[in-house]
Amino acid sequence: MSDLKVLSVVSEIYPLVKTGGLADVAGALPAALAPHGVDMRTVLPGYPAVMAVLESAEPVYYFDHLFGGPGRLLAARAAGLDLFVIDAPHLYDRPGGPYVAPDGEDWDDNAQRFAALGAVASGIGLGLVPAFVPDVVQAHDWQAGLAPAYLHYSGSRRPGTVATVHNIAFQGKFPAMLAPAFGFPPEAMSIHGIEYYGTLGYLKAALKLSDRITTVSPTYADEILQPDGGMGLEGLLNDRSHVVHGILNGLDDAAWNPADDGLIAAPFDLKRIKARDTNKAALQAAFGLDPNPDTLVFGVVSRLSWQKGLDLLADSLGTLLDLGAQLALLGSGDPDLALRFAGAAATHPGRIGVRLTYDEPIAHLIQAGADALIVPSRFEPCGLTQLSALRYGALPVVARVGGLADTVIDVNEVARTAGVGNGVQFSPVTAPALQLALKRTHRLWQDQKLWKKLQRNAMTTDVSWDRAARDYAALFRDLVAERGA
Ligand SMILES: Nc1ncnc2c1ncn2[C@@H]1O[C@H](COP(=O)(O)OP(=O)(O)O[C@H]2O[C@H](CO)[C@@H](O)[C@H](O)[C@H]2O)[C@@H](O)[C@H]1O
Repeated sequence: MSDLKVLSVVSEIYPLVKTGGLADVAGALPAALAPHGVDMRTVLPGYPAVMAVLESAEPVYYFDHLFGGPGRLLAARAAGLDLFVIDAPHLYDRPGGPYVAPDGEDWDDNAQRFAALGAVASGIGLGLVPAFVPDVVQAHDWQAGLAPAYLHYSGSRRPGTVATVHNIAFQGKFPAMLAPAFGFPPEAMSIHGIEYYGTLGYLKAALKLSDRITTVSPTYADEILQPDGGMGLEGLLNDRSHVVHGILNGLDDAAWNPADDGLIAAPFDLKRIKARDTNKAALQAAFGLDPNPDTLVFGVVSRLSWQKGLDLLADSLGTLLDLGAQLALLGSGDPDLALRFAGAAATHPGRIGVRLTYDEPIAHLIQAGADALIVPSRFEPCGLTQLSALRYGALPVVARVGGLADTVIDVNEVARTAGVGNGVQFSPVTAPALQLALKRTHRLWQDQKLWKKLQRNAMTTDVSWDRAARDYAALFRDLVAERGA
């Protein structure tokens, strides 16, 4: 089987630069796909954090004018990843995050910054780097959305294109008047092209003009076809539903392996499950919680945003406290929500502990030490924290949406009899339903024999990339065969 060359186009990649699950997936896919005969390389912007860690970098192309200044394309390696890095200081060399300035506001040239990503990716797709001419270009989320559009309008023989949706809430809408300067022909600015409700729509462009659309769980693939889930794109997606596929994310088992995790207090596996107690004690200490081993400790690792539903948890803290449970919450984002949790921690020291920041080691400690992980998302394309929770034996308590519905088996009566439950689901996504789920989790916890069985089920759930990698490889091959035919 000859190797298939796939160019992954993405705005963040673990472990170089990460704001969320997109980076985790982009970082894990190349290694997961290699055994399936897919040679995946990734093109991304040369932010300072990326430029600083390149282990080797060779210029392979020079741009005189790349959206406002000169730039270079580097073929580079870092952290075991094969990369094409866009070294364009006028676009990317600045402090702050990939999308926002240090003041938390979006960069005002994000249209140019990510049009450049799309344009360069399209260039590679058309043969800019003779040593790597991809058969398929995979564009992740809106930031990469113009790559398939540039390829579509290139008028040249082009590789197959796949748009992968990690979160349809972020659509990348910019002023329509930019399109001509960005090199799009007049006919592109229509409902059949990149125009989206009077704007230049990056995600819309990708969904309209790619050969295939994937999203990160089968249930989310269904949800985005519906008005609530599609967030304005459901009409387009329904027209193209024959090319929409849901492929469930896996977990990077090198980054998340409880038996070999240097970030937790005591590594463990099913045979050494007692060591979890050490992690629980370390977690309680780290969050200033009372050092009581017999208390049910709930954990949260999340961005604080409307999507993640943590306001519902803030509304349910009374229930959690009435149950005698504790909460260790790690989260960053929405300042109002952060304030609410900070207030609760101040009012209930020893019972509620919060870290309102982004902290990888603490995220690992929560997964290793909490008894249960709460994920009350209003929508969740896949969700990775419940996958780590399963692997680390923290029972996931999740809203029955998207990938949460696809990965957690609710411990209902039938699941219990069949011995297959690995967590708790609730629906609808409301505070009262979450409160019932917290109570149900507490009842399960009181039966420690049952709890141990559930923990075993969780830790033996297959959360690996194997299945997904096979599915992506098959999709890429199918697409190449179709285009070659
Ligand atoms: N404060 C904090 N400190 C440290 N680490 C933190 C943290 N907050 C979050 N994280 C980490 O960030 C990642 C979050 O990934 P998720 O997939 O759960 O959500 P996200 O919404 O970012 O991703 C989007 O893309 C992914 C990938 O497809 C989909 O799974 C998901 O549903 C979709 O919303 C996890 O690795 C988690 O451990």
